[in-house]
Amino acid sequence: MNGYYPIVLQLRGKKIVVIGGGAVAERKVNGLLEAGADNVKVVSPIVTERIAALAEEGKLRLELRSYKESDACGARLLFAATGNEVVNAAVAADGERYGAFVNAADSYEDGDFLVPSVIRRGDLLLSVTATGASPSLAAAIKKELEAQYGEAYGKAASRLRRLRALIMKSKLDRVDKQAVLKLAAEEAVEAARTGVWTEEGNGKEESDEVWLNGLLHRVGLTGGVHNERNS
Ligand SMILES: C[C@@]1(CC(=O)O)c2cc3[nH]c(cc4nc(cc5[nH]c(cc(n2)[C@H]1CCC(=O)O)[C@@](C)(CC(=O)O)[C@@H]5CCC(=O)O)C(CC(=O)O)=C4CCC(=O)O)c(CCC(=O)O)c3CC(=O)O
Ligand SMILES: NC(=O)C1=CN([C@@H]2O[C@H](COP(=O)(O)OP(=O)(O)OC[C@H]3O[C@@H](n4cnc5c(N)ncnc54)[C@H](O)[C@@H]3O)[C@@H](O)[C@H]2O)C=CC1
Repeated sequence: MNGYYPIVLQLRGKKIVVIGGGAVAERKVNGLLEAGADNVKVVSPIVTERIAALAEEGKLRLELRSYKESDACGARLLFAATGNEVVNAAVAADGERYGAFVNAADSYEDGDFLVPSVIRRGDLLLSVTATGASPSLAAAIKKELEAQYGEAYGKAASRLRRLRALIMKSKLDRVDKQAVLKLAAEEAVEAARTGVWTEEGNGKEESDEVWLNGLLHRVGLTGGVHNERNS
């Protein structure tokens, strides 16, 4: 066991500080903003054009100067991504003292967390990591997954979210809800895999209510969800 444990963090409202402004810091910043992080600060005397542009657009706060200890204070996530290993080690040590989770971009051993390769398909989030053994392996596997899991899977996730809300507020008992939800997910995966929910595969897509009624029949619950509720 190497100690790594995957979790999915909610970043909205959380203070995130990135130290360094080069290509690596930029990749971390892009990933943070894609996730919806809304309290990101970058500290670095020199930054890439993209980081400068994001600051202009108000997507992050930028301080064009060298790191100082107080930057670590209050950060929930702290990224040590400078090109200077002494500075990165100081950032990591300060972060630990202030209770931040630290990402050490120049070491697969020093930090509290590492950043995986990520694919987003709507609400579906796939991530791959080789836990520091090989970032390039993570990126290569991500490419395979990108080809396998296209946009239709994002559609599957959003349809399932709506359907699940309908099922959750129905009067079905827990066991029946689970049976319907499980079948719905299987059908959604099949639809995404065969492409019937893409633009080209049009026509097969019923309303959520019609899909739900079909599912109830297919799991052997006839009468539909409204009858259940009224019974
Ligand atoms: C431990 C970790 C810490 C962290 O940064 O979180 C870390 C550490 C280091 N990376 C290094 C090198 C490279 N990293 C990349 C790319 C990525 N690196 C990412 C994550 C991680 N990198 C974490 C482990 C994740 C895992 O293993 O699964 C990705 C997945 C996510 C992201 O950064 O957003 C992103 C791909 C995103 C994508 O394409 O999807 C490339 C390729 C490229 O740049 O194209 C290279 C060059 C080729 C190579 O080395 O393989 C070096 C040596 C630096 C030096 O030479 O000095 C270190 C330091 C060390 O290993 O000690
Ligand atoms: N984790 C990863 O995915 C990868 C990590 N690396 C590591 O990340 C480091 C950074 O790589 P790049 O972004 O390509 O380097 P870079 O040289 O393009 O950028 C370094 C940045 O650090 C900033 N900086 C330097 N001293 C600073 C200080 N005292 N305070 C704040 N900012 C400071 C500079 O202004 C610059 O913006 C490399 O040294 C390498 O070890 C490299 C490749 C991939």
